[in-house]
Amino acid sequence: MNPALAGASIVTAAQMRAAEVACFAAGVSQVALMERAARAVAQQVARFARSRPVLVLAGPGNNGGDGFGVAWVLAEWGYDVTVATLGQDWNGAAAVMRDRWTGPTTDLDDATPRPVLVDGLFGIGLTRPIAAPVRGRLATLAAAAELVVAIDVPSGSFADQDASDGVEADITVALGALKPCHVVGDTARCGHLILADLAIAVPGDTRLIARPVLHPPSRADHKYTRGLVIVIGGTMPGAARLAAGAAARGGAGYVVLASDDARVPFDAVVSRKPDAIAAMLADPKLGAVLIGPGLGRDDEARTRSEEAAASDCPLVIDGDALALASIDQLACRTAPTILTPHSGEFDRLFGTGGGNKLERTRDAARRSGAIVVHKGADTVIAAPDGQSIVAHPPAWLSTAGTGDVLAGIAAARLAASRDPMRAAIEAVWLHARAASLAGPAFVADGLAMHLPQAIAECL
Ligand SMILES: NC(=O)C1=CN([C@@H]2O[C@H](COP(=O)(O)OP(=O)(O)OC[C@H]3O[C@@H](n4cnc5c(N)ncnc54)[C@H](O)[C@@H]3O)[C@@H](O)[C@H]2O)[C@@H](O)CC1
Ligand SMILES: Nc1ncnc2c1ncn2[C@@H]1O[C@H](COP(=O)(O)OP(=O)(O)O)[C@@H](O)[C@H]1O
Ligand SMILES: [K+]
Repeated sequence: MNPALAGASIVTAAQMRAAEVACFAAGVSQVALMERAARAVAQQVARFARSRPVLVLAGPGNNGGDGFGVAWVLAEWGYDVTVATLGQDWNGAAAVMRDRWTGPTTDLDDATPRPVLVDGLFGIGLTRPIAAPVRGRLATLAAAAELVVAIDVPSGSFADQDASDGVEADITVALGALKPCHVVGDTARCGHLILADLAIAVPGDTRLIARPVLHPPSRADHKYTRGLVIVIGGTMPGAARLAAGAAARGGAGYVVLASDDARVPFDAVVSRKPDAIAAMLADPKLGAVLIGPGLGRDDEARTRSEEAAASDCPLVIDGDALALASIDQLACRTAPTILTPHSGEFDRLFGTGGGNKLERTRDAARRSGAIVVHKGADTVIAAPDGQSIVAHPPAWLSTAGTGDVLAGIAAARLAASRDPMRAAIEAVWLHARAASLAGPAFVADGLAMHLPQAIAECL
């Protein structure tokens, strides 16, 4: 994802339309706004087109109006431009843009490929899948072009859904704000994503992740104020060890690994027998507990998991402990809770119900009362109050054990701040940054070594 988009707002089509209406009410005309959009897209096309001939596809709605506007601006700048349409009439601002365009115009069926294709067929107003013949023409023209620039969304993508369809663009210029289809699902079809700021005020409760701000320890700090983390292990001790090491390198003041296996990742992590978990959970100095990595699902695992869930300790629940948890039990907790499911664990706990990944994760957070980190290439972090954050970690993380590392970092950050949303965001950012710093083909064991550098970048 384009790093310039850090912190950018993500809105639904309805929210975008409401924001546009408010903008009109404040005195901006629809034509002025469309011209703003068209100029912003034309600028991006000009950046990459290098004077090559351009074919603009202009659909029946305002996305098509933007298309005519882009054609008009590019022609003014000396570009060789042709427009292809579906042959409709246009209304409102789109009709104004259509009338401004006096250059060559053809039917989509008759259009011949050109090196640069600007896709203004459909935007956030797509209501049904594009008919097969139009879709076929779009795909042919896109495949024959050297550069495909989509206006707002790649035509065929439904703005409010996980991206799964639509033309494959090299560049997508999102207008005013990002939409769900830019950030969740198969987002690669957007190509390089650019946000055109149209000076429209949009809601800010859903955003792309941005680098967090962390604070160095103060003179008054000691190991317990920095955060005591207990990692409860089980049948696969290596996973808990990975998590404990990550908690230590993720900034915890003190890490205890409660496992039958006495091996620790390094000497600073303290090993304890897990027979006294109840006493450990009652320790008032405790900052956060992590349960799940390598826990197993036997009776002993169930007992440990229930003890942790029943405690009033800040808790990170990962892996096997998610399989042993229930939504009702989670909803009863009053202490901060972070859940870190991958998509399989998520579906098992919360079901595969409808909506995009943002909506499903927000719904899960609401039902469980927990912060939910729904992992994957499009990681969504959601809070019960509806706030949500999207991150796109490096795909090199798709290797065993990296989830244990993330859970360990989350526990360390939770112990430090006791604020589970903040902790989850910090953990996801630090994890992704450590992966970038680790370079290609790392193994999970080496990932946490890069956390101090990632933390240094947040100070
Ligand atoms: N509202 C505004 O003033 C602004 C809107 N902007 C542009 O406007 C777009 C949204 O415009 P619209 O709401 O007009 O929607 P679109 O232009 O995305 O498309 C809606 C039109 O396509 C038709 N349609 C929907 N699905 C179809 C299908 N499968 N096959 C054939 N026809 C189909 C609809 O009946 C409607 O006529 C945004 O994506 C953006 O590009 C920008 O110009 C900024 C300003
Ligand atoms: N293709 C991918 N792109 C980016 N991140 C990924 C991808 N696949 C997995 N990840 C990340 O790697 C981690 C894997 O966690 P998980 O599936 O729990 O694995 P494990 O249990 O083996 O540690 C998660 O943080 C997830 O977001
Ligand atoms: K489009």
